[in-house]
Amino acid sequence: MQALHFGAGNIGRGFIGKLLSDAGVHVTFADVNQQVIDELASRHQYPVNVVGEQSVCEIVKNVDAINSTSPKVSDYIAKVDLVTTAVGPQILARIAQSVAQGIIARHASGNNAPLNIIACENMVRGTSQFKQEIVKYLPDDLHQWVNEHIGFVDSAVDRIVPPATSKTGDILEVTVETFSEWIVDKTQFIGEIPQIKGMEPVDNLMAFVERKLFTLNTGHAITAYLGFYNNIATIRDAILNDKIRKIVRGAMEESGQVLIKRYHFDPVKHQAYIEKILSRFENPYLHDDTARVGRQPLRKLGRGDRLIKPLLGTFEYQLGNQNLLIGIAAALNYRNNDDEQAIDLANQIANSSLKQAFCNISEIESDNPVVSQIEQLYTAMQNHQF
Ligand SMILES: NC(=O)C1=CN([C@@H]2O[C@H](COP(=O)(O)OP(=O)(O)OC[C@H]3O[C@@H](n4cnc5c(N)ncnc54)[C@H](O)[C@@H]3O)[C@@H](O)[C@H]2O)C=CC1
Ligand SMILES: O=P(O)(O)OC[C@H]1O[C@](O)(CO)[C@@H](O)[C@@H]1O
Repeated sequence: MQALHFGAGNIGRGFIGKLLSDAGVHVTFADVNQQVIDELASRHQYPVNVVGEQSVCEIVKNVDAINSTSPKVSDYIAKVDLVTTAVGPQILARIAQSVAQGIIARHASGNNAPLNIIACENMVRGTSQFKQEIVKYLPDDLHQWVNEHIGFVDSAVDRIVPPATSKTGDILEVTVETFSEWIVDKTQFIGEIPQIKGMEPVDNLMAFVERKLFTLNTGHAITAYLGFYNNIATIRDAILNDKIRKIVRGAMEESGQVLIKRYHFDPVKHQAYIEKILSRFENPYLHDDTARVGRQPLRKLGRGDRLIKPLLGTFEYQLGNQNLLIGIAAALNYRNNDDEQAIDLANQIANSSLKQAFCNISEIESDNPVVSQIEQLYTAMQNHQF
């Protein structure tokens, strides 16, 4: 079995590429980082440090790499069985055209074998969104063939893989936590579902996607923003701060109450899931910057993302949300001149008002009572009175 994987970054090398390769799939990475491509293409292997109580270094072998802007991408898509991505949500639209060209080439070559495409990004039904972008570049008369031969499979990916500096200077080396969860929607595959250890096909994907995004990512983002606000550089140090930990746990519990109502999760098991996440944030073997986890605050303050979507759920079920509001205020306070979206956020607030900027970004109506609560929390933080 052969796969083309877009994005030879942390998740690409440390999670998806590794799982595929461990399962005997030949993986070719497509990336734009020429240095990484050249190293992968000449060595055909790279080390992954799996760190926890018992750390091991595993070598991922028999891989290859190409530049994702090269015409070779079409040749690969014409022949592989699987296309996966871990490039970041904002990049999917940029690679859609070359994936579409590959699909056109596959059809033209008479390859009617099933192809499944799985976007592995922190997004709700990211592959379905990717499909909308790809379809824009396909001629109408190919749509039916695509629906019959190409599976667009949504997924949820959970493994913390921060960028790590190698002691030996190896740019391919990646360090990952022991935990990993890759959930895919079994109803969307075309042909047989590939047997990949660590990839779990389910028929209720949304429950898993929301459980992950609105627990781990909600808690992670709030840890990052409160950590950054308190001049704490790493997620571990931030979550070891009692005040931050209480708010983060509280926010995950508030979001959890929504998930329990919506998906009928067992409350005891869900609490254990939250506690496990807190212990993952504390992992002493991972160095994870609050700035990495807080990156792109405008995306994270979007209506469907990890901060606002759980808040909307608390309105729906009339549940408490005080800790989520603190987390949102901390996100609005995120000031980092190395992050374009943080600069944009600060400019939006400066050029209008906190209230107007927040309502524009989150799409929450300005007369919603939480808006003034968020404004008060934001002001208290701005005045260092929080
Ligand atoms: N790092 C983590 O712990 C986790 C990340 N994710 C998600 O996985 C995705 C990737 O995240 P990371 O691996 O952390 O990011 P990363 O920045 O380490 O990797 C992204 C890779 O995509 C490449 N890329 C950029 N533009 C490209 C293009 N046009 N064509 C091909 N490759 C391109 C970059 O050069 C880079 O190698 C994101 O959606 C993230 O939200 C999900 C779970 C965990
Ligand atoms: O990758 P994003 O969406 O910017 O957010 C960072 C988040 O992704 C992860 O890297 C993996 O889920 C988390 O560590 C963190 O919550």
